[in-house]
Amino acid sequence: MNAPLPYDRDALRIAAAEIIGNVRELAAAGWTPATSSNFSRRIDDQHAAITVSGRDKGRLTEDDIMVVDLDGNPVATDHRPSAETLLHTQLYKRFDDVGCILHTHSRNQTIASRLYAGAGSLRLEGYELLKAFHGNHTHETEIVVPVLPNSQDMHTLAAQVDCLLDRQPMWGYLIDGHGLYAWGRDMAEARRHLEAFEFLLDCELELRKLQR
Ligand SMILES: CSCCC(=O)C(=O)COP(=O)(O)O
Ligand SMILES: [Zn+2]
Repeated sequence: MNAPLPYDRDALRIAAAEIIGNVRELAAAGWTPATSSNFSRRIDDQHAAITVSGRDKGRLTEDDIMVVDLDGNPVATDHRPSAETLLHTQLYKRFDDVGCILHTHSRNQTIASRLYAGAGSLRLEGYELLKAFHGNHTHETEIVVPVLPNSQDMHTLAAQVDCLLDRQPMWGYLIDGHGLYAWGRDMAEARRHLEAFEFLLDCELELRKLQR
């Protein structure tokens, strides 16, 4: 007989369905080119469902979603989790109320990360859409989006993210030449934050062009 799973199988099924449906739409928008991007959903206080590394994110099936513990170790599977798993699990470990993390590689996210890498951050202010971020109730506010140097060493990146989180509350960050991480308390909130970042980055890039 198989050993009992340390997580609830139905919780995994529900999380996988949510990831598959939402990511299909993000991929159709062109935000996950060439197998890039990764996605996860907390399933309990010790486990998250996450995309298997290297899969085509526009055609995900249940076999492309696996379980990791909050140290990023695969649980009851031979699959290899996303190469960037540590950037997901560090948030689940640190914040009990983070329930979903979405990482995409859209053109706007990638171009903005290149343009603002030198400054180390990008300031978004005066936009009505800032109210899309949890806790914001007015356009008369600002959000600073940090831009981290890219690295293939996830421990290095995770340590930099931890330093930022010690200093400021945030719902996302850019990685230079790479893409955007955004998160929320559930899928709907993470997706709202991701779409708000994408829209606001698009506005900032367009304004730069018009002001040249
Ligand atoms: C071909 S994209 C390079 C890796 C990456 O940045 C990414 O988001 C996807 O990696 P994963 O291991 O999660 O498939
Ligand atoms: Zn990536």
